[in-house]
Amino acid sequence: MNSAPQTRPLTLYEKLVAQNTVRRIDDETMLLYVDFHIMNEYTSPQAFAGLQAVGREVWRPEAHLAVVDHVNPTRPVARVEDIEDDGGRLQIQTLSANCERHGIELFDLFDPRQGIEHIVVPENGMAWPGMVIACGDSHTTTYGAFGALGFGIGTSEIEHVLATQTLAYAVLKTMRVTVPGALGPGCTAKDIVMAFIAEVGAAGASGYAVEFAGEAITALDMAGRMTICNMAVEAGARAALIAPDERVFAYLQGRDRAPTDDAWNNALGYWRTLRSDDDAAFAREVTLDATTIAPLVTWGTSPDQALPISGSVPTPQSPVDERALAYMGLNPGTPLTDIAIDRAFIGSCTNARIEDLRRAAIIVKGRTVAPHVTAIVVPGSKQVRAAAEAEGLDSLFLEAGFEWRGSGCSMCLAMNDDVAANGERCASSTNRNFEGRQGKGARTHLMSPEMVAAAAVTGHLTDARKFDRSAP
Ligand SMILES: CC(C)[C@H](C(=O)O)[C@@H](O)C(=O)O
Ligand code: SF4
Repeated sequence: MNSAPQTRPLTLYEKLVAQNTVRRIDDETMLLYVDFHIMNEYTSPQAFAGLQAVGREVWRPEAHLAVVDHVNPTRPVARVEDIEDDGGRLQIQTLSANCERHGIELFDLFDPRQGIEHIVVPENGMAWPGMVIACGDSHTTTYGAFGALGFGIGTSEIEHVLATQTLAYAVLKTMRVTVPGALGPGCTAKDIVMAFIAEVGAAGASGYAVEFAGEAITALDMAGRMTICNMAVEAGARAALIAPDERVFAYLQGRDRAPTDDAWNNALGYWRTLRSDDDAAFAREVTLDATTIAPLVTWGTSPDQALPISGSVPTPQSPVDERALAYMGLNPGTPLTDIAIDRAFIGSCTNARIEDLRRAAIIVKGRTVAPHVTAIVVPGSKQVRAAAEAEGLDSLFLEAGFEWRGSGCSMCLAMNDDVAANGERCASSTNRNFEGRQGKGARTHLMSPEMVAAAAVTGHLTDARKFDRSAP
């Protein structure tokens, strides 16, 4: 028997790439096998049209899932035909026709499993450690919370995956972000990832696969880990990973599409090997002390323009800052807690899981939304919505004056009719605060769901840590 070849210690990312490489194209590019591919109604139509044009079939229909999430209304409609927006209605109808033609599973608008793709896939046990998961959506990094290599792809790549189940993949450099210590009370996974983005900048992790490690990361539940891997893309990371541990396995066990019986036991054996070797070298190392992380809010139009809530609107350091402040209608020196809001939005694939709603509900309980604020909760999926209703969270939010909506991306990117008006200011549990993201001229402040809840009930940006969480 030959002895195993001597290999250098590998990072988790390097292992995942190596295990899924079909063929090496050149030093930097691999032909990568895609275990699972997710599609939405917004980025898939052209890819299907491309296939159609050359008469190609989908090679492995069972390795794809399609979900309606980006453009659907969050107010009830009886039939797709009743959706008023012509573009959105057509995209939803086109997705369902394409899925039917190619035998691809679809969670359509009326399916009880419908919701934002990155919420639906984990909750149905479809993301497993070690998988390569691609989707025409940048927040596919979410699956790193399971030790899966998830990344966003473009339209021509979607077509390539549909036809061949593979992709030409440019290998990334590796970065490790270690977060030692414990988060303070009222600080969350959202604050860790926002602190990371503020530290390295909105392009600071471009070209990197980022592995999050350390005490504060392993202490997080799966929802928190998903928040971190999801939003890491806002630092430019094209992949985010957390080594899978017992918490991941416990989350998966018994879920609809998770392996069972012998397959489960075999999978566990493999999954336990998925971690960076002790001496593995990362191209860049970053350390963030969890004990120093406070609740953050953004003041500008890029996710890295963020400060602890105790801070003030900064003095601009560049024309970019000046433009951001002008767009946001803010003056340097204003305490962040003096900034009044018009809207509050709890939703998105970053922060609309049941755990997020529970945390926001603790702040909202027994309080009322400030009279000048329009506040909505958009649960990440129909299953999240049902779970929240079973716990009575819907009545709690409704009694406080929030609207309780159906699931989808909604005001995260305002492609449906949930749009903030020109000049309106929104406290938002989402991930992008770009100009116009929540509506033309709308001003977005990113923060955790409990910080949004605190802003909704006080009417201005507020430190949620100041709330007595036991009784209002
Ligand atoms: C529409 C889609 C391409 C986009 C993405 O890739 O992330 C969207 O989900 C977003 O959050 O901006
Ligand atoms: S919720 Fe927002 S970030 Fe997530 S997929 Fe939808 S639009 Fe993109």
